[in-house]
Amino acid sequence: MTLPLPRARAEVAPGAVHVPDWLAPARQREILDAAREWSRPPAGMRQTVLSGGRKMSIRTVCLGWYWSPYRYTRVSHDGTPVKALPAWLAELGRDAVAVAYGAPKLAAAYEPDIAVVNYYDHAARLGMHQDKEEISPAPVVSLSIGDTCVFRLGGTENRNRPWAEVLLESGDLFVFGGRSRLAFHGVPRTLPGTAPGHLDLSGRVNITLRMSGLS
Ligand SMILES: O=C(O)CCC(=O)C(=O)O
Ligand SMILES: [Fe+2]
Repeated sequence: MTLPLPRARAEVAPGAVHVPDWLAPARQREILDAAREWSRPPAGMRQTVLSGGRKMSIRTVCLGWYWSPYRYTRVSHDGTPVKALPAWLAELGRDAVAVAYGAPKLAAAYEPDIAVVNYYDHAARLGMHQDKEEISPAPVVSLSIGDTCVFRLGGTENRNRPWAEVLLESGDLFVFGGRSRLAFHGVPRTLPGTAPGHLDLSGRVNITLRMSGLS
């Protein structure tokens, strides 16, 4: 019998930290249940249409502020107000920053007011991009639930090589801030069927928490 090798915490690039298995299975289920609620209309999940007319393959629901290419608004795609970001999720974001950076002051000041919840079916992918519609330089906190994915983290100049690739599994935390805050990143593929059975989920859910700096 071969046992899986323990996956270690790693700073993939300056300011970009991967913390494997951060969310306990019960916590993953709670977050997934919440995501299923958020995805319902009004202001529910949609496939974003990019400026060129192409539809993104991921499905997205936003909390706090609604993202559409390439700005944030308070109104969702169906004209209804974007759902509120619950206090427990912001608290989880503070815990995440504390764990990733070991910087209590930075963590205490972290008040995410945006959650972008993405759903990846087996064919979905996300091209290389920067998260740059936020004015605040505060880190982005990423939580993964369900199928494992290949997460690609490149440089800040362009979407090309060199890049690092990390497997994000269910329960993993990834935080990118500091010198990696504006790094290009994307998800070239997921690994279908790898979600833990207890989740009863086909596909992958990712939640990014962000501080907008908007008012
Ligand atoms: O799904 C992921 O791991 C990344 C999501 C992402 O980059 C985004 O929502 O902007
Ligand atoms: Fe992103």
